[in-house]
Amino acid sequence: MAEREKNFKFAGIQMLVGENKEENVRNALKFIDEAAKNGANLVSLPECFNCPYATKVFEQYSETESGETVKQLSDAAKKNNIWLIGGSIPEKDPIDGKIYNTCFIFNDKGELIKKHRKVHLFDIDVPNKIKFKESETLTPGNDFTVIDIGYCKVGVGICYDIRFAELSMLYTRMGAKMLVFPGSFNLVTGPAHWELLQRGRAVDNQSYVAAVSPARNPDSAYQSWGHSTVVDPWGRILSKTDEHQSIIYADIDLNELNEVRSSIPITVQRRNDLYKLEQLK
Ligand SMILES: NC(=O)CC(=O)C(=O)O
Repeated sequence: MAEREKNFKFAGIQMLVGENKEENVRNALKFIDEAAKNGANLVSLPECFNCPYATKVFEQYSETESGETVKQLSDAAKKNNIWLIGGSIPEKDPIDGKIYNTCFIFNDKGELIKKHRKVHLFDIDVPNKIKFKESETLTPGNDFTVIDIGYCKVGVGICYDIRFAELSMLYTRMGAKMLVFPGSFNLVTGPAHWELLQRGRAVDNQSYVAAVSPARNPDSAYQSWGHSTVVDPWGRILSKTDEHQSIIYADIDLNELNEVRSSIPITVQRRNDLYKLEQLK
């Protein structure tokens, strides 16, 4: 009989983000402490948790990897003995001077083990509804991000990255059993696609999927959809909230995932003689 896997608890922090960076970081730290007290082993913050989601302010709010926000997150992970997916912040690269939408990831000792720079920039124009062009001020990253948290491997993408099925498939191919997307959909794309994409990625990959949004801030120019969610490998919603500030929790049951993967064995039924997903780097 296969050995039973150890399960763990995930927490997604749907926090309010305003214009004051220090206040945003303080708010994040308070919620991280609360999630850890409630038994979370893996905690994720939302996309752009320390600054408004607006291309024209990214440079002004940006920090390097040795900045104060990264330091505070590292201390919080260490103090609370948790793995921390640090949502995202505008990161300035001290060498090329460019700004990236970056998620810093820490282990339970507070060590920065990886950073994910958003690979697919959110450049869209839905006529008369919403226009957004991250590439006005941001540069895309070029790396895949799969980390091993001890319980299982976790793939990390940022928001728009969830729309590209190939990325999640590659992460699954790299061994991920959970996909985490700090994200900030809006009032146009949120109701239409937020949940659908998460359930789609979960069923495609027979994987847990979590998407963690900022809470909706009525004073903000960009209105976040909120509705942070965790979906299981069968496509069921395990946890979901509304647009307000809160923490969502989910027990990640890897034995259940293994059962889904062995009962509908799509992984070994692929027709690689007819089509192939190719990793180019
Ligand atoms: N904000 C994003 O990156 C993506 C988004 O809002 C969408 O895909 O819709």
